[in-house]
Amino acid sequence: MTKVYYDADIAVQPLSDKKVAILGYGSQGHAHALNLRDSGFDVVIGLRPGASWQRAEADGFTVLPVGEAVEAADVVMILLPDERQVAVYEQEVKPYLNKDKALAFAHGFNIHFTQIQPPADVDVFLVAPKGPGHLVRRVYEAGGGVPALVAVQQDASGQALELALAYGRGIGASRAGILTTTFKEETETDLFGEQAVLCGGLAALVKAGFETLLEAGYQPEVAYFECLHEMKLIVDLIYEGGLEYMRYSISDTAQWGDFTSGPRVVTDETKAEMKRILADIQSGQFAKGWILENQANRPMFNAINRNEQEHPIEVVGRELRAMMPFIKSSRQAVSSTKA
Ligand SMILES: NC(=O)C1=CN([C@@H]2O[C@H](COP(=O)(O)OP(=O)(O)OC[C@H]3O[C@@H](n4cnc5c(N)ncnc54)[C@H](OP(=O)(O)O)[C@@H]3O)[C@@H](O)[C@H]2O)C=CC1
Ligand SMILES: CC[C@](O)(C(C)=O)C(=O)O
Ligand SMILES: [Mg+2]
Ligand SMILES: [Mg+2]
Repeated sequence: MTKVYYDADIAVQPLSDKKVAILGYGSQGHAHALNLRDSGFDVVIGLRPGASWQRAEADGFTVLPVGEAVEAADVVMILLPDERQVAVYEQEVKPYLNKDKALAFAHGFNIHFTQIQPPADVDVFLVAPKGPGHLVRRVYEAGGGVPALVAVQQDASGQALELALAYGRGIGASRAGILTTTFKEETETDLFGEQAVLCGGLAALVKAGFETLLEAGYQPEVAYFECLHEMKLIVDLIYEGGLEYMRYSISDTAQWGDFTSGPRVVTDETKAEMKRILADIQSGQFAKGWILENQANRPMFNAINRNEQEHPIEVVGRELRAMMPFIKSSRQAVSSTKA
């Protein structure tokens, strides 16, 4: 089995006398900043004026324009949206980098696809939590951690891995476990996971099930509870004890349907498509499309997003969730870039 690093395996010292600039205060940014501070590290936030700036100040941080934060820090963690990182890096990060600084990422996209090419004398590493930022914070506050991958692209100091591990410990990741990887592996697997399984695959599955029930004349509220609401309750069991524990908890009737109908939904054809999606990621085809889409001001992204928000599952979902105030949403903490 590959080495998994836990708290006891990691020294905090490589980071303890350093200042960390967190660029961005969105999903990952607020979680890294708050967790690092609560773990005893020195954090400054780099931003442009706006909603995140106000939020970070309200949380008690010193907030500076990006260039000033980079200048003041030893470790610069870039937690801006992937598609905005290149412009900010060129204008506000690169001019202030020197050999005593380290540059860090939570996802390898811009390094792996060579959009950002840092000078050779800075450390470059990633600490990529395997979970959404709001959970990185919530789980840390509850005493746990979201696991993470770390990788080193450039080890100018000879200490880059130790620094990355100390950072991972600071955000709580080594409470759950940290694995080492490469920028290539993190980037390709993260993109594949979110597209084929966690986000793209899941959303398409939920909508297809909901639409099938609606088109057969069933009530939208019943279809919503069955295909979306209950998803979390089932996934919680899988998270806690794997497929085995989920199957232990559900009825034998459901388990028989799981065994016999699941492979009719996700077929050999689906797996062949997954392989094509992975090939597009590996070849850079997906990255090129996403970069060009942003250069064109996101015409397809915005059109699809508008249509998705009007889907009947979203309309009925909003009404039903309004009747369940115990479902806490951390949406107010989401970046204005996603509002
Ligand atoms: N979302 C997640 O859970 C995960 C994300 N990642 C990676 O983490 C990184 C950050 O993603 P995420 O947390 O989703 O990002 P968000 O969109 O949630 O947050 C982006 C932040 O960047 C700020 N920002 C945007 N543009 C600029 C700019 N030009 N100058 C200064 N600040 C700016 C925003 O502030 P403002 O309010 O001013 O817009 C906001 O605070 C990405 O590399 C992503 O791949 C990795 C693992 C999981
Ligand atoms: C699953 C989506 C993700 O990769 C994540 C939360 O880990 C992302 O880029 O947001
Ligand atoms: Mg991810
Ligand atoms: Mg991702």
